[in-house]
Amino acid sequence: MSKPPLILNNVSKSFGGKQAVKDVSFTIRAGEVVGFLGPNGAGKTTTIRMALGLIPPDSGEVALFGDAPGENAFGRIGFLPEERGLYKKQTARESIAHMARLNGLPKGEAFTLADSLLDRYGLSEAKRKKNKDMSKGMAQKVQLLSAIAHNPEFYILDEPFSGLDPVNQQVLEGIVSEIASRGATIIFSTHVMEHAERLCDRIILMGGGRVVFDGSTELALSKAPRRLMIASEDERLEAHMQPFAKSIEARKDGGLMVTLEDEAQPQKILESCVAAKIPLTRFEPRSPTLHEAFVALVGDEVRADMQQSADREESHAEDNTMKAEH
Ligand SMILES: Nc1ncnc2c1ncn2[C@@H]1O[C@H](COP(=O)(O)OP(=O)(O)OP(=O)(O)O)[C@@H](O)[C@H]1O
Repeated sequence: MSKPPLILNNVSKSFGGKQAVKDVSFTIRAGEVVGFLGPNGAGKTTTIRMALGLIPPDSGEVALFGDAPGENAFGRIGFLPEERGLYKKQTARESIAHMARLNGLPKGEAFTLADSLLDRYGLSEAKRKKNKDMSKGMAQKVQLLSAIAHNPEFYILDEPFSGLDPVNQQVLEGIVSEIASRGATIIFSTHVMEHAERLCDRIILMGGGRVVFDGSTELALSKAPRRLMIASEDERLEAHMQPFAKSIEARKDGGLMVTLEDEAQPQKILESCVAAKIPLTRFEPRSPTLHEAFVALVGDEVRADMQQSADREESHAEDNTMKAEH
């Protein structure tokens, strides 16, 4: 059996005493489409750079197609870096052909390939346009096509959708899902949950340098708090909801947004309101979103980190007190 495209094993990295990536482990298997999510500064780009061997980890191991990252794997990988950059004076077709030639294609074939990719993705008019004269969206598409021109097996895309308007985001999503439908392996980082929801089999969520979730979208959704929007003119409603609620937020429109206790069932709440003769004007169980799931998961991680540093400071303070007493 062939080796998985990527294995990270307990990988960590610090910059000037600040730990950017803490003990990260995951395996990307062939054919998977993985969303690599997390807020700003969570450690996604640093992890991607270590995966590609662009920076070495302080500890832990990386295996790209079974080997330490190196030139052997490069023809098999299509990489879109977070920093965008095309040679300003090159045209779109020259940029794509240039990358295809670096990956071993003869000149004539590289230009034919560049033209066909630009035609296929609606960029025919950009063929002879210099990169410096292109819109941001157009340049980003050209850069993605440069990264994928050599038809690699494994795509590592760092924030492919960032900075694009919704129309161009959709075009780029189309390109990614087309690559996925060919059976390629893809990992892409993003802040935007909707892209991941539409494209991914699996989600890896980073928070504070650690993996805080790794699993299917459905599993992630099950981590989100369940909410119920409920309203009544009867003032007893809020007190009546207390036993079912983790928290209750009074809304400007007079309704209550109730975050439900884990075992609370909307059907039972409805029955209990009827039994208590509280007439309801609204009763809307809310489907959890990935965004809510991730706020909850990342929030837990941030809270755990804060607690750990508070504990460290406390034990430090205790040590100092003990030293002072002796
Ligand atoms: N070369 C570097 N020197 C110093 N600190 C760095 C360097 N690269 C990253 N960091 C720090 O490491 C942490 C993780 O950054 P990283 O770019 O990996 O996060 P990210 O999840 O990709 O964030 P974003 O979504 O904003 O790109 C941040 O605190 C960042 O400031």
